[in-house]
Amino acid sequence: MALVSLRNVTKAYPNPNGGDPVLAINDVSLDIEAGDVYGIIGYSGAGKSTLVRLINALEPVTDGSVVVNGQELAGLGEKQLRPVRLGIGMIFQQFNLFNAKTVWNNVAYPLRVAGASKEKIQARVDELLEFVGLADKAKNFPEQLSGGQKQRVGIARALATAPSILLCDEATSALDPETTQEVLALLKRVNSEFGVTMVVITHEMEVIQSIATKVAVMDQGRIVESGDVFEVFSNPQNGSSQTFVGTVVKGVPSPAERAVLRERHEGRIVTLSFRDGDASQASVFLKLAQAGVEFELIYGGINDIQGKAFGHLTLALRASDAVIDGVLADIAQATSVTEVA
Ligand SMILES: Nc1ncnc2c1ncn2[C@@H]1O[C@H](COP(=O)(O)OP(=O)(O)OP(=O)(O)O)[C@@H](O)[C@H]1O
Repeated sequence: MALVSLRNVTKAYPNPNGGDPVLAINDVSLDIEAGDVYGIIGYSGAGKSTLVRLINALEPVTDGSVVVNGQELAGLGEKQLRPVRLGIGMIFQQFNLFNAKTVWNNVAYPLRVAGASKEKIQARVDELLEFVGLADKAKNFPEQLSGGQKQRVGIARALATAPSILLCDEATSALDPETTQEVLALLKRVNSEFGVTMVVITHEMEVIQSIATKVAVMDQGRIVESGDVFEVFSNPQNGSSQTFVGTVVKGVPSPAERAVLRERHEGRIVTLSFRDGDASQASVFLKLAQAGVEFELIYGGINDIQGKAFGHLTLALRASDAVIDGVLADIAQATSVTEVA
């Protein structure tokens, strides 16, 4: 059974301008399995943060069902929700640390609230600060830390009560690219070493590319596409997904780029799309060479997602039309071929 399961969930807010309610979440169904790193991507206003607030029971659904750790959240009172929330950690874009508390006391805070013993708190906080690499900063205050260090404290604090789920809401959006990679590497370890299931809300496709195993693309309160990250990245079906994927994958040249390529290169211009398991690049290049086609790679690249390769390579081909037609027909048996200019 899924660790988090949403069925036909709707969340409506009163419209501040009057009129119809705002449907922040519109008929969303989603299953997050134990061990997943589930990315939720979408533009500002798509409903990502609202989805998180429904999963950690900060707000009730308007309609539908949210089941977390086998428990239906709809209809639970504050007292019954408390243990559910203890099983869910959360980290935020702005870290949300207590500035008047030391790093050590920030991490200890949830354990104190949960009524843990002094010994248990001591052992757990020390262990977590070691895990996030900040044992030497235990007595510092948040303002004495860099953004990346603050987020590592946030991660240690979120893990204090040993939650089975960690919700990450734009957790790296305030960090520079290098620090982002460090924090993402730490989150990967949280998943692999502690077995924590993660829900990663972001508008940055790079984050999904680095750590997610599955992804859902949200647009106007709906999930418009979801699945295995490799599948969605290598063959996005929805327009919104295609735009997101296009920010990290140099794929098929746009009409404007094609015009530039046309001007710069002689011959017929084709885009070959490769996905793990399709024909290898080597076999395609060999076929072109054996047919006597002169070819030049002029656009594109190969990407690696979860150890699987895919990409789009645009080539300029020079030979007689009959020769090119023959070899393209052969190549098209095993991989997708599009003549673009
Ligand atoms: N409390 C509220 N009252 C009214 N409308 C709300 C409320 N919270 C969110 N909304 C609306 O719901 C929609 C989804 O908002 P949400 O914050 O979930 O989007 P998001 O994808 O997280 O955006 P961002 O990336 O900017 O945080 C927006 O149209 C927003 O204006």
